[in-house]
Amino acid sequence: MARGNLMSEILRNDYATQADLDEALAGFVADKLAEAIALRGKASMVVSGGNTPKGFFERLSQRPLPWAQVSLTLADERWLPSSDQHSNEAGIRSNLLRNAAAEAHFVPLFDGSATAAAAVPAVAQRLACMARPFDVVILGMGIDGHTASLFSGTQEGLQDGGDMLPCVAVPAPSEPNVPVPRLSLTAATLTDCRHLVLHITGVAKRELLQQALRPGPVAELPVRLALRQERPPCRVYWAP
Ligand SMILES: O=C(O)[C@H](O)[C@@H](O)[C@H](O)[C@H](O)COP(=O)(O)O
Repeated sequence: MARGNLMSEILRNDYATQADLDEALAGFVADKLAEAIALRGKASMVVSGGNTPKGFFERLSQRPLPWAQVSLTLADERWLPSSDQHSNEAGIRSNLLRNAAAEAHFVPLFDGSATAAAAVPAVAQRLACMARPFDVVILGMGIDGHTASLFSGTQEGLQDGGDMLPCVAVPAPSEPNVPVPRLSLTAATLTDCRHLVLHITGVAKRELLQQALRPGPVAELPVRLALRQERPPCRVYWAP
């Protein structure tokens, strides 16, 4: 059962189990996509990689929506082919782009370029085909406070700037993150949306969330880029 209450500038939705969270988040996202299609004839969505969203993806993939009108991409990609077990695209293909959602239009970030940096202009062009603002953006958070592939200790991708490209190449982070170079949407791109969700699980991430809600630089805990959004406010979905 959700306990949705306003805390600070974020909207918190805490659940007793991950299954409850996955079901509720699938319902929320499906409603927002359906609303966008009803109003504008199409919907756009950005989803995250990692392990946390897998159950939610599975439930969302079964929602009966006009999926052919939905375009979706990733918040970030590890620079690996989709045949690699650590590829975020692989996770999307096996957990989300199936069942009813198999008809969705997926815009991949990885394109086989030798480096993520070399791919940035082409990825920027492909992303331009997606309706903006995105209807829904769902972010995760690493236990070091990163989100998408925007890690602490770097300003790149975190600064605003009218002429910036929508994505950046990111050097390989250190373990426990998968230590391969990345391509990430920038903070300005990720927050150009109608609905913004932070999806996290576990007690350690809840404690880190409390820390990130305190004043401090975004470059120290990049997840703050989401938590400090007022338009739209960030909806945090959490379960133990
Ligand atoms: O490619 C990635 O690593 C992500 O998109 C990243 O931002 C992820 O959301 C967090 O690292 C949480 O990952 P887990 O869900 O696996 O904890």
